Amino acid sequence: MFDYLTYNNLIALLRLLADIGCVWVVIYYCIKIVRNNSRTIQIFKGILFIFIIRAVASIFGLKTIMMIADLFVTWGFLAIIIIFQPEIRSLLEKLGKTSVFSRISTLTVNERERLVDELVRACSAMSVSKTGALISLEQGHSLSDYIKTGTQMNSMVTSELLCSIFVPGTPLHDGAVIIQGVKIACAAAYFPPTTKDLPSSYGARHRAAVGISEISDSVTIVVSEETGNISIARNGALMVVNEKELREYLNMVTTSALREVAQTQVSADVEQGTQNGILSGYLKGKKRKQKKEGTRLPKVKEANLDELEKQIHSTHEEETPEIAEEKQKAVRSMKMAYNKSSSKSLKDALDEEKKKSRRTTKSTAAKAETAAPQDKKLEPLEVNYTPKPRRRSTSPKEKVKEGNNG
Ligand SMILES: Nc1ncnc2c1ncn2[C@@H]1O[C@H](COP(=O)(O)OP(=O)(O)OP(=O)(O)O)[C@@H](O)[C@H]1O
Repeated sequence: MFDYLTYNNLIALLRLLADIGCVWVVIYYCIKIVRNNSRTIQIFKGILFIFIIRAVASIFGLKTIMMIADLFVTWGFLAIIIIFQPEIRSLLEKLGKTSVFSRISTLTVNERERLVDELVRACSAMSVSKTGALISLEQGHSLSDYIKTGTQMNSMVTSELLCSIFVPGTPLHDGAVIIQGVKIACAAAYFPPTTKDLPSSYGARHRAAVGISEISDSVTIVVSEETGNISIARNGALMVVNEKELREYLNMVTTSALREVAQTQVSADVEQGTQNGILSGYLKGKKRKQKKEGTRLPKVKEANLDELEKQIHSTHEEETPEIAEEKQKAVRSMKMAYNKSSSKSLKDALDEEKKKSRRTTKSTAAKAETAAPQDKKLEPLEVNYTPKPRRRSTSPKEKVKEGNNG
């Protein structure tokens, strides 16, 4: 049997596997493109129909039908390239623009926090004043082509600057702001609008946001001039968020360790949006995908668990054996709780996770403090402790009696 395991055979086997892998990736992405776009689903059905007719005609020997079907199949390849031209273009653009180190991933924790804070403050203010805004955060894919379409700025992101850019009537308010790292790279940029069917309430600004999110991995925030709603566009999906959700989402996106959580959360949030009728075709696909990707949840949760575990371990610097034991207990119970929640939706799991982390961190700190006899701060509490007096009668008669006895 081992005679077959020659060097040449091994190389041939590896080549075969690489070949199969590449074909699998191509087919996977083709199916993904078809599934994510209602227009392509119709075209795909049409192609399938022609193949079925061709097969039926060949079974029954219908030569003319076969000839016509053959013509369709022969020229079909060219037709597919023409019909799918926007999808093919966006795929190639995505491939070409991917860079290994995005500017946002090189920011320090303070810079990220400041960036999120300024963005949230600006969006909330513009939401209240119903000032229309379109802000895109560059991630791995370069947005330099779109920066060229606007007015270049290279200024630090501040909420005041963002708010003043979008004041109606000012020269830069028309178009999009692009943020690279902590800098506003440009204002008044033009984004290619999506060709997707969006609800009629969404106009050009939202179309542009979805458009840029389809051809890049950027995170785009839209503030609606009409409703004051804040939405996030990512991976071709649009979701309405409130101030808190925006902050949480941006925190997740800008923290590289949690980036995967954020991406999966789009699916969870998008799934929620199904009920609101936003991009329903796309959402169905995402929902199915999320079900299939159930196996990814523990990985996502583990990413968060590590963070939370670190938080718990950092609550007390001077660590006695008792404190260490309490911390271990808290981490263990937190992990058990997460494992239990694996059957729930990701959004629920994340919510529960956050609540748990707050509780466990607090209780660890509290328990750790009581478990530390050498901690001088705790002494007065124990000395001054007196049992709670029993509830006394408050009737006037009794009070007089008590007064006489006293
Ligand atoms: N392709 C684009 N790229 C960048 N900005 C755009 C693009 N198209 C429109 N905009 C911006 O959107 C504004 C028009 O928004 P419009 O009212 O049509 O959109 P909307 O989605 O209904 O948003 P709103 O809810 O704020 O009214 C334009 O003045 C311009 O600033």
